[in-house]
Amino acid sequence: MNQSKERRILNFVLQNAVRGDPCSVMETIDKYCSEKEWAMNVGDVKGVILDKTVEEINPKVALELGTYCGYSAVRIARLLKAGACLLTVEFNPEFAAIAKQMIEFAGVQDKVKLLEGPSEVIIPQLKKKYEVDTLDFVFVDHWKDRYAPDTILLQECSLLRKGSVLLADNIIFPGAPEFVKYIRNNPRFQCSTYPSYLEYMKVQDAMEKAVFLG
Ligand SMILES: Nc1ncnc2c1ncn2CCCCCNC(=O)c1cc(-c2ccc(F)cc2)cc(O)c1O
Ligand SMILES: [Mg+2]
Repeated sequence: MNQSKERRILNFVLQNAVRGDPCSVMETIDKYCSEKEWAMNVGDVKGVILDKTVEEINPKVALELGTYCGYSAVRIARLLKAGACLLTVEFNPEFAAIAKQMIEFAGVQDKVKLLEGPSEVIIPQLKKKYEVDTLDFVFVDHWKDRYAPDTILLQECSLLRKGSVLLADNIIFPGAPEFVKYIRNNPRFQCSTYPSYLEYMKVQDAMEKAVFLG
């Protein structure tokens, strides 16, 4: 049975990146995905917007929806201070297995908790099962039609507090129109848009930052 693209990406990292060096892992994934096979990592261009947002917030507890190969988990975790953690949710077991190895190779496993399952199941478990009080930062990068319902679910589960920041990927391409409509018309969120480009492509994309006002 031939290898998956995600397995090829992981193998390229294992053979070419420096173990324990998150930047080396990110650069190696970006090199493979821009030169050999496109993949849906947030990438090096939108990745800078993600970096700046994480550095501005300096979250103690961060959540990521949509782990994929672990690129953005490594990207976020490398910026987390001692004692801070990232919970990342992946629905696809094959992707989760790849991401686990990617996160460990990068050496950020002590800051990352990979949760396997659909976001709609995991989110309601965060308080009791995963001992989360509230979330300081949420990177939204999973199925685009789940962005809005999961933002509502986060509120229903009292996981957001005044100042919690959501950053959503792909609001132009593939697009998340229901989310954009929901969040920009919601007085409980202060929104700003960051125009950028789809990972590894000369295609317009953007990220939406939404601060929960409580
Ligand atoms: N309910 C749940 N809970 C957790 N994970 C869950 C889930 N439900 C699903 N998943 C697992 C996530 C599925 C992948 C989500 N990301 C994407 O779909 C995505 C696609 C593109 C893309 C761009 C141009 C193209 F031509 C084609 C694709 C780019 C991106 O940056 C992307 O993030
Ligand atoms: Mg994305």
